[in-house]
Amino acid sequence: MATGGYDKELNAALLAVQRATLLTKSVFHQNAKGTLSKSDASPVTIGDFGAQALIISALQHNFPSDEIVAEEEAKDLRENSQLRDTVWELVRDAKLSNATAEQTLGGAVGSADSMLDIIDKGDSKGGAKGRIWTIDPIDGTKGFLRGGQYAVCLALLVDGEVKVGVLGCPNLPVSDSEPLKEGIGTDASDEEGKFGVLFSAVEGQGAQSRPLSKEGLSEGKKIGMKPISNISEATFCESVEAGHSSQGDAAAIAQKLGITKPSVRMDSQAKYGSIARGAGDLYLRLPVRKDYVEKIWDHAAGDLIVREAGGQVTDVNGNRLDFSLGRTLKNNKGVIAAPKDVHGQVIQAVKEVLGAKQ
Ligand SMILES: Nc1ncnc2c1ncn2[C@@H]1O[C@H](COP(=O)(O)OS(=O)(=O)O)[C@@H](OP(=O)(O)O)[C@H]1O
Ligand SMILES: [Mg+2]
Ligand SMILES: [Mg+2]
Ligand SMILES: [Mg+2]
Repeated sequence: MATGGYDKELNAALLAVQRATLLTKSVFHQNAKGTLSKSDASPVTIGDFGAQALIISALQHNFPSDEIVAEEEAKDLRENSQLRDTVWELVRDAKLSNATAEQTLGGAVGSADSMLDIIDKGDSKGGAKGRIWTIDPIDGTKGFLRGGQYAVCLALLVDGEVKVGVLGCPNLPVSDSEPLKEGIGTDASDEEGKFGVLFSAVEGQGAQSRPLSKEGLSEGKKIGMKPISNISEATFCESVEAGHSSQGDAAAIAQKLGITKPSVRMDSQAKYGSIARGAGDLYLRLPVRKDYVEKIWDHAAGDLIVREAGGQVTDVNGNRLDFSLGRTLKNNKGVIAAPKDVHGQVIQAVKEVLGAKQ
């Protein structure tokens, strides 16, 4: 691993995401996933709560004075003791089999009540100053429920800039060279060595992938975006949910760029990981609802991983994502991620298509 800054942060973040990702996989194989509907009608499961508890516990052990912005809160568990106990059983039993790795994470969470307090430690307002971790315990909860792609996401912001990013993608292929295709990994197969990958990046140190493991950390390999000589040959990915990204606009942009291959639709930040490893080329997330504000935990890790793999990530106006404004990306609309040398060309097409609609 390259020396420089953030070695301890990267190691703890990789192990924490690995342990949490394995917890979510065990929930997937249970019939009862404790699915609740949140106030915005989006789902949350015992897997989301459990993964958030495990990651925050590891962060508090290693970096007790850092702040945390996480997606979930413990309110629903405080109001439903049966649900709380189900999450607690999962969290209590989640362990990596490598003792040194478990020690790095500070071992097990102490009790059901301390677990609730730990989950609620993710309530920082975020901002432009200091060290702030951001967590999406399951990104793409709908994908998780249907056995498709999802990601366990963790990033460290220092003074509003992403310094470390980790994504756990249990249903993506281990191999970086497997081309992106519709339905990849959707059988949620447990076949040893075939599926399950951790992506990571540290600012200035490049991006890596490594197989997800039940032990300590597997060895990482450098990843990079695929060079594209002709943009018309690009493969692009976008959200599964039509309400999250305008697929009509994406099709019009693709047509402008001469792209004929159909898009690959997948849930979660697995899209960022997939293009960073060269399995696909572009990620287009085009705003559908004018009032929707993106959340920092949905993009921080993926933004750094793609940029460290040789890509550029901006909003639809070509502005870098601004993580310094609190829990949301209130100054940005949509996301366009592409290899650096074609990003300008993609933005040009985006502006022409979206501009024509105003
Ligand atoms: N209206 C709207 N527009 C844009 N984004 C929204 C919207 N509503 C929700 N969300 C967030 O989308 C997160 C999942 O993004 P995906 O790209 O994976 O979408 S999809 O799952 O493919 O549909 C999802 O993250 P999770 O809640 O972690 O699953 C949401 O935070
Ligand atoms: Mg959610
Ligand atoms: Mg999310
Ligand atoms: Mg989530």
